[in-house]
Amino acid sequence: MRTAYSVETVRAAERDLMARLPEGALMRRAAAGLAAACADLLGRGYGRVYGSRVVLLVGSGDNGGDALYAGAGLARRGAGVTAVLLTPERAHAAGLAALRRAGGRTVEITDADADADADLGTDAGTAAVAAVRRADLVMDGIVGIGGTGGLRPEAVPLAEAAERSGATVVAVDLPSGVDADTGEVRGTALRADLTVTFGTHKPGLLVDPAREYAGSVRLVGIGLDLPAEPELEALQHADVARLLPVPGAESDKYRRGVVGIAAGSARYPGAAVLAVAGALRGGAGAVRYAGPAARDVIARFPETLVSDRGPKHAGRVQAWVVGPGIGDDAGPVAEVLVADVPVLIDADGLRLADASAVRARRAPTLMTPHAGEAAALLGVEREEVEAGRLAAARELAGRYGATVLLKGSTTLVAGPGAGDGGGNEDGKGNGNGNGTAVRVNPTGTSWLATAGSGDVLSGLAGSLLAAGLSARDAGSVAAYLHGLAGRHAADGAPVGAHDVAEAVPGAWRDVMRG
Ligand SMILES: NC(=O)C1=CN([C@@H]2O[C@H](COP(=O)(O)OP(=O)(O)OC[C@H]3O[C@@H](n4cnc5c(N)ncnc54)[C@H](O)[C@@H]3O)[C@@H](O)[C@H]2O)[C@@H](O)CC1
Ligand SMILES: Nc1ncnc2c1ncn2[C@@H]1O[C@H](COP(=O)(O)OP(=O)(O)O)[C@@H](O)[C@H]1O
Ligand SMILES: [K+]
Repeated sequence: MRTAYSVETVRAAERDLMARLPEGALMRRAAAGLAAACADLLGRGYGRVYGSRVVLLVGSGDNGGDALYAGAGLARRGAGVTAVLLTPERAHAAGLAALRRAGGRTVEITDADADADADLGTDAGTAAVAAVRRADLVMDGIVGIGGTGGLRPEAVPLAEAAERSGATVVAVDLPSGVDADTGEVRGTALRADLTVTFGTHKPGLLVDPAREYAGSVRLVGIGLDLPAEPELEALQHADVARLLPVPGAESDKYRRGVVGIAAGSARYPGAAVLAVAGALRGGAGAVRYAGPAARDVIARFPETLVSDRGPKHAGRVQAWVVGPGIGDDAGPVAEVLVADVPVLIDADGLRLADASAVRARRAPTLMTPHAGEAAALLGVEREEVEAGRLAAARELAGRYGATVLLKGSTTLVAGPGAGDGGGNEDGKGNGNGNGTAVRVNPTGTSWLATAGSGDVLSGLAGSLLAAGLSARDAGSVAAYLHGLAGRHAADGAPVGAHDVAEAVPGAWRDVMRG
């Protein structure tokens, strides 16, 4: 499991550790890891550290201190190091002294440079931008977990020059300008090829849009003692393998779970077929389809138990999926919401579900909106959900007392207690899941942005619910398999949703093999 902790938690853990260590030891530990990562990159890209050109962008806090110490380390190994001090009077004094002792140079950006014009077109500004353009490696120590808002205007031309130069850009702890706790990018932020982060991942490194700015992320341990419950967690193969339902000698189709699918309409029969396609690969022992597309479903999947009457006339199931392609018929949604089994609500079902009926449910509910559907439920613009995915998922989960899987470039799964900062996620004791951490899916690919792939996901997650997984586990395991299946199926070329469904067993095997 990969985990991320909030800034508040990181700060508390750092305070505890610093109290037990000599002055400055923690920063030197972080800087040593940072210098090693940079030396590694220079060795690979440029051939060696000796003679390479390194530029440090240095802000006013300890993030700049990390960069200065790491720069000193590289200078001692023969790199030509130039530190651009964005607030010279507040640059980390001991770090700066260490850099100067090691032979590093500085360029000082003064208020006059910053005020000169937007292009930093003064002597110092021009020298700084020119140094960045010539660099082999640029280290971003402008701001770390102490940052608020986007880059200040004087840092923007330097960040742009770094992005356009051939240099490898390494962010210290976080790319400057992104929000560490939320993954939001409200102004300009620096784009890194690599982020070297200290002690733990921060939520912003795992959630878009900030995640995009971080490039690949390397974690340097500094000995922090962190609490058991993180803010965010990302499943990995071994975690998923432990959660996948595997039949044993005692199993029969009913014990493995029956999943009911209430999806599709005369207008959208394909949604029913795709949801069933996902459900058949999700580990339930049988798939029951109830709705107007029964003939289409049976023609494609003869193993499905079909009925063209509503869900309430269908036989017993252990979980329902309702919504994909049902159009405007609220009947099936109301019927499944009163069932005392887990229910997954997707697509049209999200619009048609009565909020109070969802909140009144005692069995788990898993809602699976994309950003547009989430925005409609929250009464905000889609862009607002995309900019603040974590907040949107938590807000929806809280409002509906449900587990929410917010689809998109980083799919999130938030339980109903995910916003209350502690306690049991499953406030109603209804098996929505254990733990408050929001799950973030690491396997997605943008090739999944293809019509119908969400229907496959809802069938897959519903099947896992029927097999007995909690809403949080079913949602996050389904997103993981679906993302992996998307990657396998696409392999760098466009795919259709049915290809994704067909690739799920391969993804499952891949996970089981470790
Ligand atoms: N506290 C510790 O023990 C450790 C901290 N470490 C480093 O210290 C960092 C945190 O240091 P600080 O608390 O000094 O905070 P930062 O270095 O992140 O930022 C400090 C200052 O930057 C200014 N600032 C805020 N937003 C800005 C923006 N958008 N643009 C420009 N300036 C802005 C503010 O004046 C703020 O006080 C971590 O991210 C990490 O890199 C590491 O050395 C590991 C140990
Ligand atoms: N940019 C993206 N990167 C990764 N995954 C994406 C991206 N855009 C969409 N997806 C995934 O593709 C699927 C699309 O689902 P959805 O929006 O419901 O489409 P549909 O309604 O056509 O089935 C979801 O699993 C979603 O997470
Ligand atoms: K930084």
